[in-house]
Amino acid sequence: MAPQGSRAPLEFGGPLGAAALMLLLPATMVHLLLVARSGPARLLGPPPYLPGLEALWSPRALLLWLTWLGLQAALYLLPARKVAEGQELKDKSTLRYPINGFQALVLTALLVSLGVSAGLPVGELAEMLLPLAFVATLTAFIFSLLLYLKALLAPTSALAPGGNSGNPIYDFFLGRELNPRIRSFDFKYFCELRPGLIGWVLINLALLMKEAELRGSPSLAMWLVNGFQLLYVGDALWQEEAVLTTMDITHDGFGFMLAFGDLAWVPFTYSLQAQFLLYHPQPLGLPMASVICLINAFGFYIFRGANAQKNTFRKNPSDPRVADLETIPTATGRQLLVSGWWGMVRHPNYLGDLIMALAWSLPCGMSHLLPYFYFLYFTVLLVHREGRDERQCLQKYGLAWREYCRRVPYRIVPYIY
Ligand SMILES: NC(=O)C1=CN([C@@H]2O[C@H](COP(=O)(O)OP(=O)(O)OC[C@H]3O[C@@H](n4cnc5c(N)ncnc54)[C@H](OP(=O)(O)O)[C@@H]3O)[C@@H](O)[C@H]2O)C=CC1
Ligand SMILES: CC(C)CCC[C@@H](C)[C@H]1CC=C2C3=C(CC[C@@]21C)[C@@]1(C)CC[C@H](O)C(C)(C)[C@@H]1CC3
Repeated sequence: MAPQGSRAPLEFGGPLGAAALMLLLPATMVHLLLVARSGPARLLGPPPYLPGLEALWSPRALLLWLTWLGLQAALYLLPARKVAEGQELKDKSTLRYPINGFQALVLTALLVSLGVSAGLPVGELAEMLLPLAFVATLTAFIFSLLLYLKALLAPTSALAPGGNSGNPIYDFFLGRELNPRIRSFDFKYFCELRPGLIGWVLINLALLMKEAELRGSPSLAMWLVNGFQLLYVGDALWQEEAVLTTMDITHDGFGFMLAFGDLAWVPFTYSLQAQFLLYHPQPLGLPMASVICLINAFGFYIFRGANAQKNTFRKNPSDPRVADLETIPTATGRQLLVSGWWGMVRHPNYLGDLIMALAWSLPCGMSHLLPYFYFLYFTVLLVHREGRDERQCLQKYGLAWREYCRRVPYRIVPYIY
């Protein structure tokens, strides 16, 4: 049984680390937004200027942001093609989740297309990124505060394994309640996949349209970045049910880390390559573009194959697609895959994700480090996440996990790490 509440070991450097991250993450996001549009685009230099409140605050941006959240919430509430059951909770109950994320993406695309044909200046979004990121951060702070207060009324069985240390800063950052809901509206599940992810591809599209406006047509590099990231987001929403087995949904509470990550960090920093390309056009020939497409396809193949194999196996170990794979039994009654993708390294899905991250930066050329920020940040995030998952699995599976580590010694990259 995993240690709970104040007995759970503190992560992210404890309260001090949590406080530092709450300041550093929004500051980094603003830095990236400013640097992407500056001439030298130096990731490691100082920001070109320090924005005043007038550059950050815009009632128009607030209205736009709230409309966006409202639209995505309305799409979430539409009838779903399927309702899925989440993992079993501490009190042995399960929650139900609507599977209509892809439908939300398609309906948003239809609405945006209608808007564009009616003359809606979507490209203008490109100039509003700073105030939009600011209001998204503000909403994440307010939202996390409300979630923290809501958790005070929640029963102990509804609390997350971490995030209940008793230190308010740490708990505010990590999140106290595992699945905060009002009726059937699940806030964490909604935020993880809808406003931020769909917002990310909409921002990319706005940057592409702005480029077309400025230079006559979008560049090949911009097409590639848009195409790759649309594939990633479309896939996440198509495979929406798979998110129910991720650490974020099954283990982490919903606090500032995920609220800010989902609502602000994902749309405004994950679109960094497209932002960079708008202000720093890069020549890209067809042969190089083809190589980059192959790298992305290779990464996607590993990412999708590994995630699909684990999800199929977790849903039904006798499914003919996974029934022949070798497994290790554990004391919990669950098994661990030890052949197929999960016999190659202990986190093949991270490997595929990292290869794709590299493919998203390559269209931006080699002249700047800035477009490689995502790849660098993502490597740190996944190495840290892998460590967290490893500790959780050791607690869950004990000796069986040790045996798995002996049989599959590499964590993410075969023969390297
Ligand atoms: N773009 C982004 O910013 C981010 C993307 N991601 C992506 O999200 C996806 C999900 O990541 P995440 O939730 O971290 O981790 P995983 O999907 O890898 O899930 C880890 C869990 O899988 C189960 N597991 C581990 N090894 C085995 C095995 N050998 N056989 C069967 N089950 C096993 C364990 O849970 P159990 O046994 O309880 O089922 C473990 O806790 C990944 O593809 C990752 O790349 C993640 C973070 C950020
Ligand atoms: C702000 C901090 C630096 C940390 C925030 C981390 C979050 C941005 C990420 C934590 C796990 C995520 C996942 C995805 C997006 C980023 C966050 C929220 C994911 C939805 C991306 C699409 C994938 O296909 C996925 C597997 C569904 C991802 C699940 C985890």
